[in-house]
Amino acid sequence: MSKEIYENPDLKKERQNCPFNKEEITHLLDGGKEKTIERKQLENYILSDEQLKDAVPMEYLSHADKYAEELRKACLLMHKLADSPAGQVPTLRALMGAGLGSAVLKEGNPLALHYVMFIPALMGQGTIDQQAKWLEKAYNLNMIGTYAQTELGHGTFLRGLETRATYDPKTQEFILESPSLTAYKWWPGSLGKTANYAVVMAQLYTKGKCEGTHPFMVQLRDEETHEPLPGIVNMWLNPVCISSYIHYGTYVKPTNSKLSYATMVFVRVVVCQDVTTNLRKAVTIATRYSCVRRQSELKPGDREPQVMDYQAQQNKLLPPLAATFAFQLAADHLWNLYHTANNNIEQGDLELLPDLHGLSCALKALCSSEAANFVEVCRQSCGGHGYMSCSNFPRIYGQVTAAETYEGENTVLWLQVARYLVKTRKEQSGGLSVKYLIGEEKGPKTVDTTLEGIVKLYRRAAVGLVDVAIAELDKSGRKGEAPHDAWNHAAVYLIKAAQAHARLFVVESFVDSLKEGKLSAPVRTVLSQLCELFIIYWLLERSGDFFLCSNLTKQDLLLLNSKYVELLAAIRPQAVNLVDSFDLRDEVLNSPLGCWDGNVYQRLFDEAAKSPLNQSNVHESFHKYLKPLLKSNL
Ligand SMILES: CCCCCCCC/C=C\CCCCCCCCC/C=C/C(=O)SCCNC(=O)CCNC(=O)[C@H](O)C(C)(C)COP(=O)(O)OP(=O)(O)OC[C@H]1O[C@@H](n2cnc3c(N)ncnc32)[C@H](O)[C@@H]1OP(=O)(O)O
Ligand SMILES: Cc1cc2nc3c(=O)[nH]c(=O)nc-3n(C[C@H](O)[C@H](O)[C@H](O)COP(=O)(O)OP(=O)(O)OC[C@H]3O[C@@H](n4cnc5c(N)ncnc54)[C@H](O)[C@@H]3O)c2cc1C
Repeated sequence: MSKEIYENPDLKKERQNCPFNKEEITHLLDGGKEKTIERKQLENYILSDEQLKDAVPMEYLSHADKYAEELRKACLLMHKLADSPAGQVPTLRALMGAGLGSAVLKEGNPLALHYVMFIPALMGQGTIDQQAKWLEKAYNLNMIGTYAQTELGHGTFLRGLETRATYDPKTQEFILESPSLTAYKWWPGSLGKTANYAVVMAQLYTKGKCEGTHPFMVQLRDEETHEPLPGIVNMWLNPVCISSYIHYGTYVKPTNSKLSYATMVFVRVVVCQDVTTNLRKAVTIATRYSCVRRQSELKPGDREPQVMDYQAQQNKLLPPLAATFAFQLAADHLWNLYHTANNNIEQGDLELLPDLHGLSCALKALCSSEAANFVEVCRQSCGGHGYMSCSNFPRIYGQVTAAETYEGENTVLWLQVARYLVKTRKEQSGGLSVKYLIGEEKGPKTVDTTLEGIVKLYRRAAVGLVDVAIAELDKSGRKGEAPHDAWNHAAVYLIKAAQAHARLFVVESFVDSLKEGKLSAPVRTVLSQLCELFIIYWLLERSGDFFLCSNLTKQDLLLLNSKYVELLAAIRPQAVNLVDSFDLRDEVLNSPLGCWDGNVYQRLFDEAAKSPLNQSNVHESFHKYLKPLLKSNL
């Protein structure tokens, strides 16, 4: 007789009479039905492999054992990729997109940098000959690379990097050196124990002149023994300059000095997708748990309610639920822009590079910071059980907060966006993602609280805040301040303007996608509710920006607040159906709180039982330390 599959009765009830086709949303998020089929095949292919499962929870292993265990699985994963019926690269791309990597490699992926930065650096900056020499070797894993840019003393200010690459015309070689302690490469993933090659960013010196930072291919370790090559600690010999700026000893300037920063742009684009995948996991865990958890008393004398029935809980979880759709659609738009810009750059057309840089900085900073805040709210919404390591919130939070710093610390990226916006506004030049700065809303500044009316408010805020920042810069200039001082003293306004620009892009992506998308009526209804909820939520959170730049009144805000709480109530019944549409398997969620069947308490109990401390009633330390203390009559 088939074993009855347990399903928590509350979750079961949540899933009854779903008014929309969940698979339609799954296909939308995957990029089509075929992509969903591909993803599910990949998940089965990988998650069914017993050797990729952890014998014991990773949190109970030593640092060295964690590294060894993750490396074992990563290497096994590579064999599976190589043997994958879909082919290595498509499978790898699918793996990166589905958040599967962290489902298997929970403590970090020793080979991630090889794929996410080392290979993209070769592809984006290597010459044809260099790609012919190294790309196949890299894809075949006959070499493991990393991307070594950040130093102990510098991570943000690339022009301040100290590692030097001096070209010797006699030997036609580059001598790489770390001239000081602060020049030591620090932070690069895999550099410590895994990689045997690195793309190293160094200041290129030739004929006594510094030509700025350039990428160099450096072998770090012997390919057989894995021993560091002689002098590798602070003097690196025989690197090869990636890209082709030295012709017969003469430096040839690249068409754009920032092309060497292209790898960072690529990763910023990837990070937007990655933090969105992590946010989807957190929202799924918190939503399902909030429908299983019953606590306190809503109506005196009634049964304890599902905590999701508290408006306060809906206010915590439904905006991040809406954000997962908003960020996914924006990340898709950015990915398309990246491909267009990259194809043009390969043809020598750099026109879209500033737009791509501006937008990738804006979305990486916005999606990572918002996702980090939302993941923390999801954790808090699960009370004490959300604090447990096995909830998976600590790991998810660690992954999204890292993204606020790596690949460009967010504040620094916001200022990059502001630099681009001020320049564009002043030049009134066309610019892909600042189209609205040119086509700003004319006509009366009256507010209408329809969806279109709210988008117009976002547009006014984005344009208005750039103008406020420019007015601050001009005011400082009139006081005789030097441009760099004026810029520094306007930083608060500049960052607000950059953030308003990023929010407008996300809002317009969401609204436009619903207009263009071929959606069934029920799916369009629920996604439109999420869209309206999200853009009102952000407006209410940042109402100061809108007051500054439009005729928004207190009455308008009260009306928007009422609309917001109405939308919370309207979406509440579909919360579980919406997270079910993400189609995240339990192994990917990796959390007893978020499991599909809602059997939370038994799974929490089973997880606790795995602790080494729970393998005996009295731990040996009692006899060593506690018992003597108890006897000591202090
Ligand atoms: C088992 C195996 C399975 C494998 C599967 C893989 C598993 C992985 C799964 C999923 C994917 C995981 C998700 C992603 C993980 C990523 C891990 C990443 C790890 C982290 C790596 C790093 O952190 S690398 C180091 C990053 N460092 C930075 O970003 C440094 C930030 N600083 C800067 O960028 C610059 O210093 C800064 C731009 C801030 C200032 O530079 P500066 O030279 O001073 O420029 P400035 O004077 O301000 O402007 C001059 C001019 O240049 C333009 N510009 C600047 N930067 C760029 C650029 N990047 N592109 C284009 N243009 C640029 C700027 O706009 C100015 O233009 P003008 O205004 O003068 O016209
Ligand atoms: C998990 C993780 C993985 C990483 N992996 C890699 C890797 O694989 N390869 C690699 O090369 N690097 C890597 N890094 C390093 C990362 O790229 C840097 O930490 C990042 O670029 C920030 O630089 P920083 O550490 O120098 O911070 P700093 O820039 O020193 O930041 C300190 C403070 O100074 C502020 N600040 C700095 N400049 C300005 C400015 N111009 N205006 C206003 N405020 C400013 C910042 O906003 C911040 O508040 C990784 C980092 C992390 C956390």
